[in-house]
Amino acid sequence: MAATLNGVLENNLAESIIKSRLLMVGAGGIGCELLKNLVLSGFSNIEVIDLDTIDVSNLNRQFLFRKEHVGKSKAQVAKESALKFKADANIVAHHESIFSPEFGLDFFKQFTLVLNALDNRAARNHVNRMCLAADIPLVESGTAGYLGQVTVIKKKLTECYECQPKPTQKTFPGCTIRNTPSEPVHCVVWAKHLFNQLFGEDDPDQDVSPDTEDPELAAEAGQAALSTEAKKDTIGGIERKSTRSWAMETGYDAEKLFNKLFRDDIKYLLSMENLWKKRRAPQPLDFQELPGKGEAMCTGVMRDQRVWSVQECADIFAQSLAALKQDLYSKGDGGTLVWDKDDHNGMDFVCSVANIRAHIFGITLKSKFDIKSIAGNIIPAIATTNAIIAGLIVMETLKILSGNISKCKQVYLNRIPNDRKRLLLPCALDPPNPKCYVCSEKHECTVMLNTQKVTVRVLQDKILKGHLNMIAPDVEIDDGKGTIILSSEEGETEENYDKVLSVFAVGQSSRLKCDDFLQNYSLTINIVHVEKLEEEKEFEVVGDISQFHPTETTTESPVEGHTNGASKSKATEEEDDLLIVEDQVTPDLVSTGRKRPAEDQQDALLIKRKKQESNTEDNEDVIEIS
Ligand SMILES: Nc1ncnc2c1ncn2[C@@H]1O[C@H](COP(=O)(O)OP(=O)(O)OP(=O)(O)O)[C@@H](O)[C@H]1O
Ligand SMILES: [Zn+2]
Repeated sequence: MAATLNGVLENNLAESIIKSRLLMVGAGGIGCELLKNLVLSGFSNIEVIDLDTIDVSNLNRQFLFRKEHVGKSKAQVAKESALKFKADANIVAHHESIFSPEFGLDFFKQFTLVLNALDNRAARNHVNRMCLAADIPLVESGTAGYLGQVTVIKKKLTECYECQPKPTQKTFPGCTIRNTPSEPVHCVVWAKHLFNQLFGEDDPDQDVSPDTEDPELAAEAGQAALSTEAKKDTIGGIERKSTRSWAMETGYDAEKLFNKLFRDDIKYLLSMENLWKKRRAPQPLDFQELPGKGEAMCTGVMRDQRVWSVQECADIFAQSLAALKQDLYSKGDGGTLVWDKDDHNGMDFVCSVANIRAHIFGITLKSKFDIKSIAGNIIPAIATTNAIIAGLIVMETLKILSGNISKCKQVYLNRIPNDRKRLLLPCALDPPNPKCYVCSEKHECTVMLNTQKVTVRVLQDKILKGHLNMIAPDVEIDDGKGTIILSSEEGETEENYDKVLSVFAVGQSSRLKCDDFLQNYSLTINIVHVEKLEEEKEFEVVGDISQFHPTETTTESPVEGHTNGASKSKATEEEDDLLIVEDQVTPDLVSTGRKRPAEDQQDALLIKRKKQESNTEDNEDVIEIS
């Protein structure tokens, strides 16, 4: 097949294809299509990274995988299947996370370009930053149902993945979740919170008990419920303590837990009379007196497709609770479970709990299948969408390889054809956002040190303050997760002072983003880990340190030509990795946890206004699908 490309592509391009080294991150829906396209287009040197193993649910669209591959490494099987198309291709498979330290800057630098086929923001942020640091072009992509998007990212030339704040994520007020749910999704969120309260990391924002601070309780009615005694001591006669410790004391007894959550807490809610003046009041449930009592449990293939009775939900609640308790105890003291939509017990638990709560509040019950898609925010993956996007990735790749990166486009695949009967909408790539926290021009320096010996205190006092002219530095690891190891805010990171950098996984090729907001001074430190330095030095700053100093404050105006008000494609608004969060925060802040002036965020939002091209001559790669 590849041979047929001879004569189709220009000689130079054909040669570049053979010589190029590609890194493909993710071997799922888009990745499988893409790897097949790449080998069939003649690419020979490809490394594939995917942390996951093959699940049965992948088989309907990830065509490099077959039933017999279930449980095996996606990267490895993708490689083996792709080799069947082109036996002499040199494909290296890594069954690893892209966050793994072995994929540092030096690893990235060996590639001609990087192709993302990922499904989450943290990993995309990470690859974005690594490609910027290594100065390697990145083709970024994503699909959600019928929608898809491909874009090209190149340092100093285009926007990076983080130049614009991502759409805010869907939120629900805490009191709706805890007191007055009215939709299935509210019950699902509550069930996920309950899972975390019982088995996961303790998060005070995920309280599942009745919320006595509900603004609707401000009026005179319901005050009984708010009496100091009720607030302080008991809910329905049960002492108020953390759900987790109470559950542990009962040995995760299903009946006790059920009656606390679905009978006593609901009775307590009922005592907040104000809440029920204009809405249907919830009906408490007793474990021994359930509707559908005595019904056999549904098993077999239809188990997940049909709606369970309340009795079935209670039985499945008890079963999954017992299984999760075992999982938790097997982790030892202090161990926690992480909820995963693909974990059978975790999903059974959330589904049964959500439905019991839905029944109590008179909300429609849902099948496990439906709840899985609500709980995992799953928009069904569509094989053809992935195939179209994978094709577009190759087209953009070819433009980059032929030296025409300026001709690259950001292409949206929409669900409904536009006025010109087009489903694919190419847009010009925007230049970098000068205010982007990730890719804007800033100081960089290299510091050689032993990460197992140098502490955060030494970093702060001797390196940043002593050598690099900072006054009140904040330091964040540029790891895609935005781990902050040093904060200028009092009381935030003092416990880190005496820890060595390696404790925070700072190692060879780590990058530290250092900011001194007092001075409008930012600096990225590239760490080079060395066991020992000459003359027993603790660290060495490479380069001319006189250039590292605060800059004058500048007020930058939005990039011209990007404020025409045309709205962005819907594709960007419907990311596949949406999460339900409690507060309206911009994803940028979610990912970094960093405090930044609010106006920066506002400005960034204003800058981006996609201009859809109307000039047909420029749209040579538009495909019309009516
Ligand atoms: N940090 C990471 N490092 C390496 N691979 C990753 C990382 N994060 C996600 N991936 C991989 O990216 C791929 C994305 O593919 P896709 O969106 O089709 O997801 P999926 O897990 O296969 O399907 P679904 O989520 O619908 O079950 C997955 O195979 C996933 O394992
Ligand atoms: Zn950027």
